[in-house]
Amino acid sequence: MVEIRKPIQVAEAVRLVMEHVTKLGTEIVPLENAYGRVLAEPIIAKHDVPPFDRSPYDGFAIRALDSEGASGNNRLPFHVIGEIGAGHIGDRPIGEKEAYRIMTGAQIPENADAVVMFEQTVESGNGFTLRKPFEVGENISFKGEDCKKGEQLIEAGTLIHPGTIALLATFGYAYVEVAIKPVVGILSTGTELLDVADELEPGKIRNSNGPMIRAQLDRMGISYKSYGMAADELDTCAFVVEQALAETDFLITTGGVSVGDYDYLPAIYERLGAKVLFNKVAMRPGSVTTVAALDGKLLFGLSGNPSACFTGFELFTRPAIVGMMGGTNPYMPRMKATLGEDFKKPNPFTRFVRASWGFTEQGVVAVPAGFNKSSAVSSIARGNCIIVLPSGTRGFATSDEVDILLLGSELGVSEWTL
Ligand SMILES: Nc1nc2c(c(=O)[nH]1)N[C@H]1C(S)=C(S)[C@@H](COP(=O)(O)OP(=O)(O)OC[C@H]3O[C@@H](n4cnc5c(N)ncnc54)[C@H](O)[C@@H]3O)O[C@H]1N2
Ligand code: MOO
Ligand SMILES: [Mg+2]
Repeated sequence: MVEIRKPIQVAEAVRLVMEHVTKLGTEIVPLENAYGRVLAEPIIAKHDVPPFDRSPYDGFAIRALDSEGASGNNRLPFHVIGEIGAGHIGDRPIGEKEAYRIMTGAQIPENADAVVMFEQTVESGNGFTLRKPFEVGENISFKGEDCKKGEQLIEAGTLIHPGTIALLATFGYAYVEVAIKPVVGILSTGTELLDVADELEPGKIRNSNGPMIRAQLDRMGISYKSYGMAADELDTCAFVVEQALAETDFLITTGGVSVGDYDYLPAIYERLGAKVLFNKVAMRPGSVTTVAALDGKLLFGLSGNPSACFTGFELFTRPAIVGMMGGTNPYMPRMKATLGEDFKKPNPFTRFVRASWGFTEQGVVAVPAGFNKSSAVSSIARGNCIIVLPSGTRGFATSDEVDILLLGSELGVSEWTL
């Protein structure tokens, strides 16, 4: 008798997965290898930024008080005592009616408290004149105006992106403490599967899930070990799953998780003694998505159907991997959008529709990306987001407001809110 599975809600499935995530610890890496990693330490300002008062313009550093009373009819003269390029400092304090030529980024000389842009002066010989008064502090970038020494600027658990790299470099973090990245095992199961380079044969199809998941991991900067394809035979699959589990931190299989005669993943989990967290989620596609845990490792049994496999990865696998690294923003960012065309199918389960979003006169509009069955491969190639249609609804019409989840964003959000 076929097992009747009890579906759980998507939010509950996300919660269960995240509850079973095990962190792998931290390591120190050189800054040049830190892009895409998750910070394991907060970034603390080791000094003020800027570290000294500096000029934001190319011009002249003056004492504001010497410009008092300047006007078009009363141009005030200044004597230039030297030049300060960025990286240099003035030799002496400026005195009354004196000025330094100063370049953008150069330290403000002693006694100067304002900067005049070249364009605001008329130069002649060793000096220039001004036609307006300047205030104390005008055109000065103050020490510490960007970051104050000791301030915590970025929290541990944040993904390091190019801007984060700039901040780390600013404070001299030549080495950074980051989370250890998991090595993920990938196995595609299915007797029908051919390799990408193979010619089609009767009854067979090419393996698209394996390459797709490799690319989903590449997009996250995560390394993997590919175990290729295994035919739907219990012993063969069990052997590879066991080997992969021993060699990796996390296993993704595709196919073989439903109730078919040759769907062997449930039997393999049982044989291994893995705890099945769930084997049915109230969603389409991907209702058969199964996740099990064994000795602190997660086994993701993604559906064989390409759209279901893709969606299962984005909804559950990706957050789990980010969570293993202590990442605090593991979920896809969400937006409101207007539905760009009718979607008439009723939704007994929450439906995740691959779609493309864009900005139009109506604001953000999301249009389903075409053939949207669980078995579809064409729409996953076209979409840039997933429309979320709640369960219990009878289809949606053009102009309805919907939630969309953004694909491909390296920066996620901290909460699953659907
Ligand atoms: N009696 C029932 N049958 C099915 C149910 C059910 O609840 N009761 N669920 C259906 C749903 S929903 C889905 S989704 C599929 C899931 O099946 P599996 O995850 O067990 O996957 P397979 O049976 O191995 O394959 C399904 C489908 O996907 C193709 N496939 C598999 N691997 C790949 C790959 N690497 N690249 C491309 N395509 C692949 C495979 O050929 C099948 O067409 O079960 C339903 N059945
Ligand atoms: O598990 Mo399936 O809901 O059609 O993708
Ligand atoms: Mg099956």
